[in-house]
Amino acid sequence: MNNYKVVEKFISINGEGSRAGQLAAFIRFHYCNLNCSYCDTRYANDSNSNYELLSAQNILDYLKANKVVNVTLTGGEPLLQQNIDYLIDLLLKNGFSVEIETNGSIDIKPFIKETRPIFTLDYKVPSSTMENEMCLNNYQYLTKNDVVKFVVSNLSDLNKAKEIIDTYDLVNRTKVYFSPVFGKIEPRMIVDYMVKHHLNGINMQLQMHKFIWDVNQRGV
Ligand SMILES: C[S@@+](CC[C@H](N)C(=O)[O-])C[C@H]1O[C@@H](n2cnc3c(N)ncnc32)[C@H](O)[C@@H]1O
Ligand SMILES: Nc1nc2[nH]cc(C(=O)O)c2c(=O)[nH]1
Ligand code: SF4
Ligand SMILES: [Mg+2]
Repeated sequence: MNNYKVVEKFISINGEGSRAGQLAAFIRFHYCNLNCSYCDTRYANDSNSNYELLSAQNILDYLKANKVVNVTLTGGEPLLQQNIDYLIDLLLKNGFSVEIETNGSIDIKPFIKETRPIFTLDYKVPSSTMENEMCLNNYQYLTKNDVVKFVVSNLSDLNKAKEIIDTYDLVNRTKVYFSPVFGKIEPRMIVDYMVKHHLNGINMQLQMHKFIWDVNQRGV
């Protein structure tokens, strides 16, 4: 089995998604196929960025040594790692609660089995400049344990998010989150939008780790 390209691994509280506030281990993988205008982890994406090569067993040992239950696989784009399915299955088999942070451009069908991780799947709105890359087939596989997340910068992004939520009936299928691109939009503007459009069942979320630590701090 191959090694995985790991840019950083750390234990913290999850600052995002349905497990926000809970202790979790983060494994951040190298490389991404997208280049979002707002990406806060460019240091993981560049072809010349530093990473270590870890086997699935190395990662498992790290998680066991740290006595965590929640594991978030992120990046970069975690689903692009060769044989990521092997690692996911190994972690699930060992009792870990696995969350995948994925960018919405990768077909998740191969990962949908009886025992599977939860997905936090972005829909990249217009200001990301990556909207054309979205794999819209993915929504059929989501359940109420998964999340579709819209990271928004402005009113046009919010309008597009609403259109996608309505078209794919996302609130009834899965959890839906709005999150501001950090520093780019007043969070209250998102709340005002939710009030104005009666957006019941949607969660507004701020990236908690950026309030606890410096916004540019890595490994937290
Ligand atoms: C860094 S990405 C890594 C996983 C995957 N590539 C993706 O985009 O979902 C993790 C999450 O951080 C979000 N994110 C990245 N930069 C951000 C920023 N400046 N403000 C708010 N959220 C951001 C992404 O939209 C994504 O939901
Ligand atoms: N504390 C903390 N929570 C997170 N949730 C998702 C993260 C990510 O970068 O994918 C992240 C992160 O980088 N730090
Ligand atoms: S998909 Fe994720 S990691 Fe890739 S550029 Fe966008 S936010 Fe960054
Ligand atoms: Mg994501």
